[in-house]
Amino acid sequence: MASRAGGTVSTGRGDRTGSARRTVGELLAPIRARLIFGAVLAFLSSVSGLLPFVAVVEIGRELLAGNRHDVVWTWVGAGVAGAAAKMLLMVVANLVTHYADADLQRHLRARLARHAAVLPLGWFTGRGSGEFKKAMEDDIEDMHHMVAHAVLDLAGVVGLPVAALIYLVATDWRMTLVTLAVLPAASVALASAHRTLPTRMAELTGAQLDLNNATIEYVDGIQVVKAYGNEGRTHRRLADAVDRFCDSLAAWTAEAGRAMFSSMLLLSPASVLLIVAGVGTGFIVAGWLDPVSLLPFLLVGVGLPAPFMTIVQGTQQLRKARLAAEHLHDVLDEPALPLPAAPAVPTAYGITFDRVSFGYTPDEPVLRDVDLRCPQGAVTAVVGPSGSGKTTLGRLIPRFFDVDAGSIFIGGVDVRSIPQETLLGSIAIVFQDVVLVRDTIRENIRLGRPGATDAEVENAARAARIHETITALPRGYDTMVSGRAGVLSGGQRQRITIARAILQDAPIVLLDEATAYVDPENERAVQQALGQLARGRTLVVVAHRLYTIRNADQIVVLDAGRVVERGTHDSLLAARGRYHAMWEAQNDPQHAGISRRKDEAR
Ligand SMILES: Nc1ncnc2c1ncn2[C@@H]1O[C@H](COP(=O)(O)OP(=O)(O)OP(=O)(O)O)[C@@H](O)[C@H]1O
Repeated sequence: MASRAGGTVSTGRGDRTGSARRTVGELLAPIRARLIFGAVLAFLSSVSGLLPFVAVVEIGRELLAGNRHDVVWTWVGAGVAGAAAKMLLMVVANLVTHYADADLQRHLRARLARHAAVLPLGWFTGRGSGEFKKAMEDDIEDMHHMVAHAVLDLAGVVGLPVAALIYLVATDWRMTLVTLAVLPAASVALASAHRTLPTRMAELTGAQLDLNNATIEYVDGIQVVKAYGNEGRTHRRLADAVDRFCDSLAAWTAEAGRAMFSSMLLLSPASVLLIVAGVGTGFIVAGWLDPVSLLPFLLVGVGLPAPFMTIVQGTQQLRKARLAAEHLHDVLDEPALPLPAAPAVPTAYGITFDRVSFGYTPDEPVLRDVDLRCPQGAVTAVVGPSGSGKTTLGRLIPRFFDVDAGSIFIGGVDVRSIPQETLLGSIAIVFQDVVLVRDTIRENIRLGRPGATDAEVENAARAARIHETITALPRGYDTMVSGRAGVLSGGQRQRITIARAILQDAPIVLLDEATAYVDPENERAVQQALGQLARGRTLVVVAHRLYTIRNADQIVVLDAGRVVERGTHDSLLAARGRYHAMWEAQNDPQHAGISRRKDEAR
């Protein structure tokens, strides 16, 4: 099922059964010609590799027959030329496929990156990050193994046996059959594995995807996970994903190993030598074969069945590449955010929700029939119990996801009609979850407005109450920061993102209020910084602590995805409804230890 525009985070596995597009071939299209050229070179290299063996046999034949020495030297020359051609052709084949592979990787990564740029941002908030990491790294790695190695291996092992077979049949067809006698037995061993290995491989791929997602989730929540040790849910999920991956890997390895061991034993030159030497001696004693004619079977024949294993291993690589290609197609087929048919740019910045309904999955609505007006320049706070849909409501304004029903307007223009760059440029988003990019503090702030001068960056930092903290660092604004960890505290990091938003100077600010930074000093600084940011802008705050939004122009109470109350702090308290109950709950004696102390600190 390919997900509807931005609404779900599906893996798209439902429609895997394969339109022609979803093949390895489609992905390989840009390098197909070079791949075929490389395979032909590998084939020729492998055929050339037979020449030295044939030369040894023929030299032996000539010498035993006491023929002219110049014929012997011709065979010596042919043998040396064959060995040199084998090496040269294989080197060129490797160069061709490795250059093609580098181009393919660049092409696929660029294609994925281009696609990521048009995907709904919300896709990355679910399984998307793990899916994307698997496509960008693991799948491309699997394609690399196929393009750079498996294709050459396969073309190589096909070339030598075919040429050797022709040579051996021409020498003695009965001994050729004897030489190949191990193949049916090895095929039986491999066929049984062939039936179960694809299932094991699919299990392994699924387990790897789960592990990717769990690892990203774990790294994202490392601070919480560390605080709660093994009790953390994220840690358990990672541990379960690791266990499942190890179990799948062990099952796959055991199954593949059993089949490989028995067939490799049967196909090994030692087993074939035993059979060829034994039966061949019998043939000579019976007078069916002259002794010199046994030489090709001892020299060339014993190595003939072994490449069969390379073919099996190569086809496994191809199977892996096919699964990787399917997954790459899943990601590339994720629907892009629809572009506006008739783009329009708003000139005013009030926000209106008109009968908006939305669910991450079709059968579980998260927001139902939401009507809401956030007047321009005013502060609208959205409150409600956990899971009531507050964050989701905020995400719909910058089109992390598109609504299922109804519309959202900015200045009277449907957000779906506003070009994505204009829309995102009009909204400064300050998330609870502060992620800084790996760069200096200065560049992290400058992201708000590329091209801003250093003075403008510092003014924004002053307004966000973080300038003094930055200048107190040994490297000041040039301090490197990254991800979610580093020299800055959570509240300080959030003030960096507020400085970024101030610099962006967007008319709308979307704020998912932080709950994590509870030390009074940081909290007061964050609130002051937010006060600066809100000035003169349309502010939508997703709030968890009611005392922070008492002065909002409008408070909207959500419950189970519906707006159940709206008004000012005083009018909602007077109404003695849901907001009143929440306020009382947050200010009851058990809560007072935290809330009142904060109010006093203010
Ligand atoms: N990316 C997602 N994919 C699927 N379901 C999601 C996603 N994000 C949130 N949900 C679900 O949507 C519902 C509303 O979540 P949302 O985060 O909007 O609530 P909230 O009121 O902000 O909660 P909280 O106060 O706990 O942050 C929840 O049931 C949540 O599990």
